[in-house]
Parts: sequence; structure tokens; C-alpha cells
Amino acid sequence: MQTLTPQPLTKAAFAAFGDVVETDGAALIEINQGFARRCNGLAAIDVTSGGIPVNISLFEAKPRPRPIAIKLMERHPLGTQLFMPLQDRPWLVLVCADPRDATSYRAFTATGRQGVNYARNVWHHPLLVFDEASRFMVVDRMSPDNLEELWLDQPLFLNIP
Ligand SMILES: NC(=O)N[C@@H](O)C(=O)O
Ligand code: NI
Repeated sequence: MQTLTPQPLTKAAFAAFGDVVETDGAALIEINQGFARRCNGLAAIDVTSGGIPVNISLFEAKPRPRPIAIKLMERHPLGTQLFMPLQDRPWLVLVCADPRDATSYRAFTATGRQGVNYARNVWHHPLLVFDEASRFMVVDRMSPDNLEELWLDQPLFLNIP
């Protein structure tokens, strides 16, 4: 039984797969007469090629049965896909370079203040959460033809403490 053990999510470790959306290391700009601060440019959104509109959506996810079996991976050939948690709860991110190469998988534990923006065509597992009713804002492409799935011959398993 091949298992994957998540590591803490960092920009450096995730760089080949997309952006980590977080304020750590970002410049906080004071706005609104000092009553707010903002961080700019946290992700490279690329979803509107061919004039297709961006899709801002909300997901509500629930945990998968334990042990978490990885049976498929997916990618979006036409655009990026951003997930930002809304409840400050840790969650899981699983990516790979080649779904058929178990050594190419990278599993991460994201904090509740870290989002990810999968680069176009990056293999990833559909949203994985620890808690019931976990809510995320999602930014991707408003087009039904933007999903490629690959079902694994043998499942991999996430080693979650
Ligand atoms: N199906 C869907 O909209 N979401 C997936 O792409 C995912 O990565 O969770
Ligand atoms: Ni996806």
C-alpha cells in the first residue's frame, strides 16, 4: 500500500505547481484612511482565454473516508484554479507531475490562511478537507470543457496523523 505523508505547504515547495495564496511575506498596504490593509498580486489568475468569463464560486466540502484513498487525479487544461479557505481551518493539497508516477506526488497540509492557485494543466486531487461543511472561495473558468481526469490503476493513500 503506497502512502503519501503531507508536508507543510510553502511557496518554495509548491512553486512548480502554482501559487500559494497567503499574506506571509507579502507587502501589507494601508488603505481606507488606515482602517484596512491589503496585499496585492497573490496569484496569477489565467482563466479567460477565448473570452470565457471568470467563475467566482463557493464550495462546501466534507471529509473523505479514512484512510483517504487517492483513486483519481485531475487537471484543467484551459485555466488556473484557485482555492481559498474561508473558515481558518487546515486542509490538504495533493499534486503530482505524472499521475502514473507515484514518486512525482507531493502532499501538503495547508493552514486555514493559505490558499492555492493551481497553474494551468497541473495535476491535482479534487478538494480535500478535514472537517464537515468546509467552505472555500474558488476562482476558475466558466467553461464545462476544462476537466481532464485520470483514474489510477492502484490507489495511493494519504498518511494523515
Ligand atoms: N469539480 C470542481 O469544480 N472542482 C475540482 O476541479 C477540484 O479541484 O476540486
Ligand atoms: Ni480542480
